[in-house]
Amino acid sequence: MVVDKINIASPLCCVLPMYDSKHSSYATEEDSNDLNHATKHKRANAMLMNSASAHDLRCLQVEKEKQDPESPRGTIEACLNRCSISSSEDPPQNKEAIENADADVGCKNHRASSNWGKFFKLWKRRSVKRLSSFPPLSCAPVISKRNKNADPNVDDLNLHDIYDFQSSLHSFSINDLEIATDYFNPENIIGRGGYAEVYQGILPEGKLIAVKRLTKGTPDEQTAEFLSELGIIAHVDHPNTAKFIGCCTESGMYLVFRLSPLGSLGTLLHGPSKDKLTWSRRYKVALGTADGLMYLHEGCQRRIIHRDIKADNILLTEDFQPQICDFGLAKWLPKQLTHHNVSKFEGTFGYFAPEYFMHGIVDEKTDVFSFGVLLLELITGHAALDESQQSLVLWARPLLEKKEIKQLVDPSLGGEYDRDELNRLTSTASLCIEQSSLLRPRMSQVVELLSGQQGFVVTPREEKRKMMQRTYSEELLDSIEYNSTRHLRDLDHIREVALAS
Ligand SMILES: Nc1ncnc2c1ncn2[C@@H]1O[C@H](COP(=O)(O)OP(=O)(O)OP(=O)(O)O)[C@@H](O)[C@H]1O
Repeated sequence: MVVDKINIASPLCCVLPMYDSKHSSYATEEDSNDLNHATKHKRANAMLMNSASAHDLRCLQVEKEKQDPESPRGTIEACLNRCSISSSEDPPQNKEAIENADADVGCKNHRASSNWGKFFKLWKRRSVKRLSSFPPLSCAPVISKRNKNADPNVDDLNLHDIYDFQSSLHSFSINDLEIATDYFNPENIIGRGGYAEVYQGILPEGKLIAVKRLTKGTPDEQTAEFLSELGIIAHVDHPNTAKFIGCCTESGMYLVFRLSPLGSLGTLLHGPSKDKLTWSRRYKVALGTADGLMYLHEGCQRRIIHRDIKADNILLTEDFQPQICDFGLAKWLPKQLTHHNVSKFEGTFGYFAPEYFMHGIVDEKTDVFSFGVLLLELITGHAALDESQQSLVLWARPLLEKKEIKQLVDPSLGGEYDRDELNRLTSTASLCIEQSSLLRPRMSQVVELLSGQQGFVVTPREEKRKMMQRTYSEELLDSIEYNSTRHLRDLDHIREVALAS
């Protein structure tokens, strides 16, 4: 479909220099690998001043990414190429070209690759399926009487693709989504973020969905945000990541996910249904989230840094299986890059690692810090920042150091917890929130620590240091040992920025 292609292709080339689009920071992103560490931050600032050269660099980077079939941009480009080839009349001599374009997608994640292919094909032949009926599910969203007139006999080929979420992505029409959500009835809103409203809905065959409708910003910004998240989630496939079903670009930008019936961990932990979060469920959430994050960091084709790990971005299935969602800020780091630099702070206060705030450094260890804050939330039941903007990390750290664990535990648990599991969670949390990223474990080590397989918690600091592989942020911070005064000053600074923004 020509309109779709224009919508997608143009921001790819002009509006969105990188798939990391929630940020306007791309013009200052520091991707050069051979730069001296000490000059990197200065260089980023200099690039800010010189937008022309930054733009040139980004253009070069964009071109490079387009050639790289494993990058989100490369994948989209390949699919778009394939679409333009196949949208012509597909004469026999073009068949080979189509096959080559298929191969060019080159994503080693087979499912993702075929999903993209299917997605773009479906996008071109938009489904106009109307819903036929709504099963009387107790948890079903509000459905308008307008749906009564839906024709049960109307069908088209594309409907079959909806039936199997596991193996296909679907291009929804706006009509599909309107009917599923009762015309975006406000009663069906189940979540609001900084960028989107999320509606619950139901598909004709009874599948419950969550429709993320991008609401913030200009159409170009929404397209950029949409492509950013799409470029990552379409490649992600793990039991502990949100299940992406498809999307819609008609009358706005929409991402469609399988509904997580319990909503987010944040809503549960800091809402009236907190009692549902028994200790064993909290422990399960900690383990599952660690697994999901390990997969993003170490199990994907490239390292994915989520950049916004927090309780509100952990969805829960009916059996309390956690699923990491909201990949709008996520960064897909090429292998050769030790880290990524940003100059605009995005994410959530209370979860920022010090090196991110101080130097704009993004790598796996910044996610590990946020995960440590999440563990503290699970243990204590406190929010990362309370109403008076007090930091959970600052409150909990002295108690962790003095091993006053009982004082940390959420009183609403009524003393019902497993001592060993609690010890594992607290000792892992204190490692994850180390000021120096060097002392934080990698997610694979976190998984071992949480499940009681690794014993390095008890080894001396120097030993731990040797056991962990260094990243750029580790090297930098190794030379800047934060003391508590410095840390407090940082936090004051963070607060100032937060209040000013
Ligand atoms: N699949 C889902 N099932 C159930 N609830 C969901 C689902 N996806 C999102 N939500 C709810 O909607 C909220 C907002 O979603 P999301 O974090 O994706 O939006 P956002 O605008 O990108 O948020 P942020 O401001 O954190 O960037 C979540 O915290 C959650 O409560």
